[in-house]
Amino acid sequence: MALLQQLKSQFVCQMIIWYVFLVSGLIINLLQICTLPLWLVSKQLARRINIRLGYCISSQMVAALEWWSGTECTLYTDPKSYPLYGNENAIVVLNHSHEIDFLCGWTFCDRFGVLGSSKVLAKKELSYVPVIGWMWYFLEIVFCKRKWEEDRKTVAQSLQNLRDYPENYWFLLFCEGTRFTPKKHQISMQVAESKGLPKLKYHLLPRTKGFWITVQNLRGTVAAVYDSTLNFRDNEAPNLLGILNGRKYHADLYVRRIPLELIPEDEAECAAWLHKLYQEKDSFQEHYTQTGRFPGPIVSPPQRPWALINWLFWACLLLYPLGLLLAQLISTASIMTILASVALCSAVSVGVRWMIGQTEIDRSSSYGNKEVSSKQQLKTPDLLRAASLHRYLYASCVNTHLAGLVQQVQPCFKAQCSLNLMLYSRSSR
Ligand SMILES: CC/C=C\C/C=C\C/C=C\C/C=C\C/C=C\C/C=C\CCC(=O)SCCNC(=O)CCNC(=O)[C@H](O)C(C)(C)COP(=O)(O)OP(=O)(O)OC[C@H]1O[C@@H](n2cnc3c(N)ncnc32)[C@H](O)[C@@H]1OP(=O)(O)O
Ligand SMILES: CCCCCCCC/C=C\CCCCCCCC(=O)OC[C@@H](O)COP(=O)(O)O
Repeated sequence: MALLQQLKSQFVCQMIIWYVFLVSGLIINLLQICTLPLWLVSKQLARRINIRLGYCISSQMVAALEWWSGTECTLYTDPKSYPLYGNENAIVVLNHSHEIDFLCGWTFCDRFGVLGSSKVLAKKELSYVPVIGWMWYFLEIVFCKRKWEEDRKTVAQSLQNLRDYPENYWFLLFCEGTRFTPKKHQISMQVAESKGLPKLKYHLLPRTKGFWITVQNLRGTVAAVYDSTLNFRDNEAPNLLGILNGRKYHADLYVRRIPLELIPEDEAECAAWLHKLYQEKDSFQEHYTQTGRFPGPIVSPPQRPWALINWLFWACLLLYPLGLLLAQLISTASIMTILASVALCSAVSVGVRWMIGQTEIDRSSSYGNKEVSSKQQLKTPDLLRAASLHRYLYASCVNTHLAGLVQQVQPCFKAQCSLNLMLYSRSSR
């Protein structure tokens, strides 16, 4: 066992995994380009082909997690909801604190048969990542710049395109918008305080616009929101390099199925609903910290062999030509070919390091890192600020179960907020 573990961390094993992933990925990206003319003839057929091509790439990472590192993924959920998973379209809301959270998400997608078709609201920067980012373009992944003024149109349009998607999919939303760091947490809690919202211990304050626009544009085609909370046992801090080194982690995922009809249509009410959801998620994390488990029964889906079979197929296909190439290089070794090979390998390893960097929290973006000064808050036009204040006062009321009452007095409450705020803004200029 220890020998096998040692073998997994050997450089040559890592090289083989990377070689298979990169070369097969680029071949699949090329095949995806070849499907472009088909989009004009039969869009649905092109989509179905791309789902399968996409599976060939993403399932390799699932294979690394499940079969190489042996990571255990446990699902806590209501057994009544379980049969619906994979058999309907859903919006998945997931916390964003771990470097491999997306990969655990992919594992569950694979187990429920929606890995090739799964979607995410992803930051635009990820579309430039070779293999994965390029694959996403063909899978109609929704990209955002995290600048609402630019995103509101493009994101809505991309979501509308998914309305006639031919296979079941899960649409993943990291509503926190960025990965958890202590600094981002501190700043987002300042924002929460300024908006009169309760503080969260384990989450950043969720950004509500992406959730609202997703629910609004997918209503009628998506059946439910899967509120998902992920954690790792024994304070493990898993990362991609650990997985590639064959290190085993223990992921626990708690999923609640919430029918889409229960989510308010109005933007302010929807935002308040999401804030309340994150307060509940925070309490589940607290429960996990105290007891080492999530509430409810464990109903884990079985592991499937397809990810491993796919990897073995590509390995067989690509390792033989690599062997031939190496043999030829050694037998006809000239100084030029050796130098060229070393230069190529160095360039590839820099690229690989950059790709791994995309998953590392230490290299996380500065989004959510900047203090929001009170001056900046006052720059917002009066009416916008008034609407925003109203929204969050409303959110607090929903959280204290006063929603019904507020709804009745809403018009008068809104006007009062606007007036108060205008007076406040003018007096502070
Ligand atoms: C059964 C099993 C179930 C489940 C299995 C689990 C999962 C599997 C499912 C699917 C898998 C599929 C794919 C996964 C594969 C890979 C995924 C990998 C990665 C991609 C992830 C990302 O890229 S995350 C980053 C991009 N995504 C998002 O940002 C989404 C959330 N963001 C939003 O919704 C934003 O609103 C926005 C992006 C739409 C717009 O952002 P913008 O910043 O422009 O506007 P905001 O309105 O958000 O911000 C302004 C308001 O925010 C206030 N503010 C200011 N500072 C802060 C702060 N620090 N924190 C919080 N709020 C802040 C500010 O005051 C403004 O307030 P207003 O009152 O004006 O609203
Ligand atoms: C056989 C397996 C081979 C394994 C090789 C795998 C190589 C994969 C390399 C790169 C994968 C790129 C996919 C990256 C997905 C990263 C998800 C992520 O977490 O994005 C962060 C984003 O939410 C928020 O960003 P910030 O926190 O604001 O910054």
